[in-house]
Amino acid sequence: MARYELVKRSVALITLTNPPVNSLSSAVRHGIAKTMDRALSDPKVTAVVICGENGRFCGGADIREFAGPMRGPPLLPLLDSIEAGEKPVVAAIEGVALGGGLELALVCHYRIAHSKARLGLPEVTLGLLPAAGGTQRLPRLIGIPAALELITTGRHVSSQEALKLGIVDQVTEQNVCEVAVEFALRAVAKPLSSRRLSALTVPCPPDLDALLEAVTMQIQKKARGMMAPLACVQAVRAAATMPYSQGIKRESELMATLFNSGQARALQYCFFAERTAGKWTLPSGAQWNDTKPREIRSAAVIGLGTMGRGIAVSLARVGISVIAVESDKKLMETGRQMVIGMLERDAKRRGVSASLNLLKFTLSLQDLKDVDLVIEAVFEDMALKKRVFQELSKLCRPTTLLCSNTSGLDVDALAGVTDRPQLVIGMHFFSPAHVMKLLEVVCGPRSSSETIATAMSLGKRMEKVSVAVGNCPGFVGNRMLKPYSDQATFLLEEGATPEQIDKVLEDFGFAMGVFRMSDLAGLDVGWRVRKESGLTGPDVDPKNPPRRRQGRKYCPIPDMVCEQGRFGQKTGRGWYMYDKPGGTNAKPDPLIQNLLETYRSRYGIKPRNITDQEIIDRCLFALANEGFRILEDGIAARPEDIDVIYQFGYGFPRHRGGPMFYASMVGLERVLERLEHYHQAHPDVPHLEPSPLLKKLVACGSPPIQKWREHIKTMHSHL
Ligand SMILES: CCCCCCCCCCCCC/C=C/C(=O)SCCNC(=O)CCNC(=O)[C@H](O)C(C)(C)COP(=O)(O)OP(=O)(O)OC[C@H]1O[C@@H](n2cnc3c(N)ncnc32)[C@H](O)[C@@H]1OP(=O)(O)O
Repeated sequence: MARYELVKRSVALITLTNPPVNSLSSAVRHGIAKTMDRALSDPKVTAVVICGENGRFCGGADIREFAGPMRGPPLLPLLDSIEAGEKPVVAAIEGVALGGGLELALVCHYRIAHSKARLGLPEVTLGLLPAAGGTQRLPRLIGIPAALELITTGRHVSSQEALKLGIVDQVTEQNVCEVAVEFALRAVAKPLSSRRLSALTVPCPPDLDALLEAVTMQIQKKARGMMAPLACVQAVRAAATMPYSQGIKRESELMATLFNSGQARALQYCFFAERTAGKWTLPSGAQWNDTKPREIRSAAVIGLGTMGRGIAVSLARVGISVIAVESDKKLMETGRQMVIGMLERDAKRRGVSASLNLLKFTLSLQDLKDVDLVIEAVFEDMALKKRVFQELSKLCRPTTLLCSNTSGLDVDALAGVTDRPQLVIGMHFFSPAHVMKLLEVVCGPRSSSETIATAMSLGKRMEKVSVAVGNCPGFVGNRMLKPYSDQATFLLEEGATPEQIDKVLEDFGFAMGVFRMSDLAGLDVGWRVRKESGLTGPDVDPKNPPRRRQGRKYCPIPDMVCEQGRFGQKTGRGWYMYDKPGGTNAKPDPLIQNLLETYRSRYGIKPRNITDQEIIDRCLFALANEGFRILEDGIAARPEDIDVIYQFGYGFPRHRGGPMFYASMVGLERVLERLEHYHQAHPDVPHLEPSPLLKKLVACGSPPIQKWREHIKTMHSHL
């Protein structure tokens, strides 16, 4: 796992060979130990160069090994011994030097990076800290403020920035190994003591306490509830205030606390879940790695509302030419200005030029006849969407892919009105579409594998995390949202307030509680859907009991809020009040309090004290319960896909893994027991009835989440 060669007769070239990222697995650590011994003991060798195979220096520790007992030579003493050696060691950094990979480079006496390399200590994103000396060596090399920023955020830096910061000694555009070998030969006679970072004193800023305090406060605000960034601050404090040997001890102690924490397990699960999510498989056997996507050079977006604008920006900024269509001149002009403004701001932020020449705006669908792909983003109305798809089917060339940005309507019904159902697919973006990372690729029963591959690959090109899901009302994300938000409104009836529920969910780690999120999204959207599905509005039989619909419990409070014209942030009033329409500063509104009190007294509901735990259990277990049903129904292929959707689309805290991982961490028995308890108390709420899959998993001894699939595989898949 580490190759040894003698080059230029006196330089030992050690190449890490563990594709794809040369992670520091036990075998690689073993290989490094063996080859370093050989280099240091061979009198012919005067210097050593360490590099990585296939253009990648090293992606860090092997994250998969963290799940089991640690075997092989421990990293920390291995790295210390490289630094202590009497022959100069040069790191030749190509591709990436991340985590343990950068820590390996930091114990080398010199570092040469290729101009395209990226360096960083991303352990914090895995719930850990750089515990192979990184928290102690980096501050000694680049100072406390810069090291603190890199270690607490996990940000990757370019080799140019690394050179400016002093992390690397030289950046080259040439073959980095050859440059490093020449460099090593020149370093042979030079003293090494000043190159051993552990022996340096830390350049300590005079206002250390104030700096650490400010960073801590920033973390508490941005990374609410996360342990690892705070532990990183403590480790860097140790570097500033203790000798190296004690600092290292502190680093190890902090790592030990993090290493076995639920947060680290959740974040490492997320790392792999995100990568697994792109790997779709159909019951036919077609899958991600054997289906070639079509190349998309041109696309059209129909509708320049909030979603359409974001989609147009997402396409144009990755070099796809876009024709944007509106039905009315005024709307088209507004859309044009917004899209151009968004693209310009985005380009400025990225330091590139805005690709405005790729945009064309039109009022005529006729202009779309030659595009490779169309994304429809008109109003969420099935009849309207069907008309658009019928028209597209007539106008576009027969090979054009037709995609809908519907957030929950039947993609197969849209396919059915076209002449090419195999080329129809859902591409469900999240608002704002140029910012949000999630894309649900909704596969209809007739979508071809090439169509799926193309939509997934287009998502990747637009830098989205794309997840293939099956076709059912609401797909995965919005289908699960219903039981979650229903529980929240039932809790309002029983005595809770919107601000109490939101606070509990935000303390849990959600970016926004359910009511603040609804205010942001617009309450009228759900109201219209409820009216269309006969749950509220003039069509409901007046003899219908007010708190029951379609044979189950129904809470009319959200309708009552909408009837008052309170549609959320955009109207300045919703579950909260805002300074003005479009305002974002949510304040509790006494009118909502009144509405709740009047409602409860009208229906004789005696408000009770509701604990934080009940709020968490009812909202989150109802959410996960629907997730189990989605798995049973074959709408999502695996629990990881659901968790990725919830993290990237709904602000589920990453350090909790996602609703399905959270359920597995709480314990499936407990989830089942609580759902049974709440379902008994509310038998008219079917979402609280434990799903058969949950019961089956508990009956099988609650296997780990990675094994759930084995218990679902016989069921029918919609993918
Ligand atoms: C009482 C208890 C005491 C406990 C004490 C414990 C002591 C332990 C001490 C150990 C100290 C170690 C300190 C060091 C820690 C670390 O180094 S943690 C790892 C830090 N590194 C990272 O976070 C980098 C992660 N990887 C990436 O960001 C990207 O993969 C990449 C390198 C930038 C490449 O990106 P890309 O080209 O897009 O490819 P991907 O699809 O992401 O990855 C390709 C496949 O490689 C797998 N992979 C990537 N990195 C790793 C890794 N570090 N370990 C294992 N596997 C990795 C990835 O999953 C992909 O796999 P497949 O999907 O199967 O193809």
